Amino acid sequence: MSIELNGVTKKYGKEKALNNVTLHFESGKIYGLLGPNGSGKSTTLKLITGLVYPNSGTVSVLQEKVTRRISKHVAYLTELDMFYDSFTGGKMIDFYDSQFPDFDREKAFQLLQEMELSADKKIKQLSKGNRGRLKLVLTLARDVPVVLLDEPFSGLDPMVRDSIVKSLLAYINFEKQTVIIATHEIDEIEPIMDEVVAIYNGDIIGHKNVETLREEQGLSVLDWFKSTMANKRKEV
Ligand SMILES: Nc1ncnc2c1ncn2[C@@H]1O[C@H](COP(=O)(O)OP(=O)(O)OP(=O)(O)O)[C@@H](O)[C@H]1O
Repeated sequence: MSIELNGVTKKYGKEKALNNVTLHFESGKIYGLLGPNGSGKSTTLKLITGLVYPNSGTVSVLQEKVTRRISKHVAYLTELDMFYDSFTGGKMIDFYDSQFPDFDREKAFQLLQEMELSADKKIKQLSKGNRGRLKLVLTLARDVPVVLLDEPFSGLDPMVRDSIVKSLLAYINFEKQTVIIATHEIDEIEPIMDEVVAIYNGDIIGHKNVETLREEQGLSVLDWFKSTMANKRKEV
């Protein structure tokens, strides 16, 4: 297993964001972490990157408990902007190159070109879609075993979403990397997910292999997710 959460509870003050969650992620797979707003998706990713720590339970990456040391091997695309406005795309690449020993500069410029981004344009002049693309360039250019993408499609138009999905498939190393995509927009990642995890109110309410779901139950991820959510809401 490349990532393991065992009995993890995370609270912010009195509020529980994750409730005794056990989840294992294998290497070489793309996982969709799906759930409505506030369900605990970002918290799960932050625990894996060591940005927050559990109140109880353990989180490990590559068999090592998550600390600053192991989190160096995790590339994390946050929902927030990760740029300096006065930098150009090229300068951001230089900056990442100086910060991360695993950063592949050549790959970054290749991705930049593929996403039709200019290396010379200042970040503040970029459209929201192009900022989103640049975030992905910087994240995917890292040669790391774990890649976490938090809402990589938010605010982007369908064409950009499509190009992002294509570059994900082209640039992920399926031999070595584990990818987790947290999103509430299922359509986009439906074709590329190997496994899907549904989360609601801090609880894991379902975890399925996507192929099995399609072959044995004849369900799309979207159908499965909707019925899993509906059943859960009935219980509450
Ligand atoms: N820093 C924080 N302080 C207090 N409460 C927080 C904090 N971060 C998250 N929460 C709460 O924890 C719960 C889970 O939030 P989280 O951001 O993990 O959900 P999410 O599924 O990523 O949601 P979204 O899709 O809106 O980003 C929510 O109830 C949220 O309000």
